[in-house]
Amino acid sequence: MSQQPVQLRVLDARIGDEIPMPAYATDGSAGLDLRACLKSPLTLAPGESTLIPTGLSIYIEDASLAGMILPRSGLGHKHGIVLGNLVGLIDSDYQGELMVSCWNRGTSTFTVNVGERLAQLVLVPVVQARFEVVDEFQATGRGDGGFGSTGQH
Ligand SMILES: O=c1ccn([C@H]2C[C@H](O)[C@@H](COP(=O)(O)OP(=O)(O)OP(=O)(O)O)O2)c(=O)[nH]1
Ligand SMILES: [Mg+2]
Repeated sequence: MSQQPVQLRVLDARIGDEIPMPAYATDGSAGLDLRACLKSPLTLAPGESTLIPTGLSIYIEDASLAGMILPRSGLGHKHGIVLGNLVGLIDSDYQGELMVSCWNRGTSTFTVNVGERLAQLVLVPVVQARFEVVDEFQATGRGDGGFGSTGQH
């Protein structure tokens, strides 16, 4: 298991106490659960979305890495609680508080409790592109076919 050191700042004194620090749930976990660092429970009506603080900031620093905030499958599937931005991308130079956009796409009101695990953070490799402007590409079998073009006669 390879591990990457990442600086983390605790922005709320309850983190590490009544609200646990993010931790990998198992040896093979890809994501760390992010918790709602709320003062009190918050209700989300169907269709409503809100930005929820985590009480943490991280500084990834290494531009060959990024953080991705992804929904938790149980919350998303069973309760319709997903991300208002669908996926959150954390830049390696971002130093602000990690925020989770929480969207109730379900049909019933959902209560977000203090410390509830809302989403998960995954560290992913990134390669930045250096564009080389050309007039034409070398031909490929696919060419400009897309959007269901394969398997059509
Ligand atoms: O779910 C998210 C998504 C983003 N961010 C933070 C980290 C990220 O580095 C920064 C900017 O995100 P993004 O580039 O996706 O948003 P933008 O709308 O393009 O804002 P900006 O103009 O600040 O780049 O906001 C979060 O805390 N949570
Ligand atoms: Mg941006």
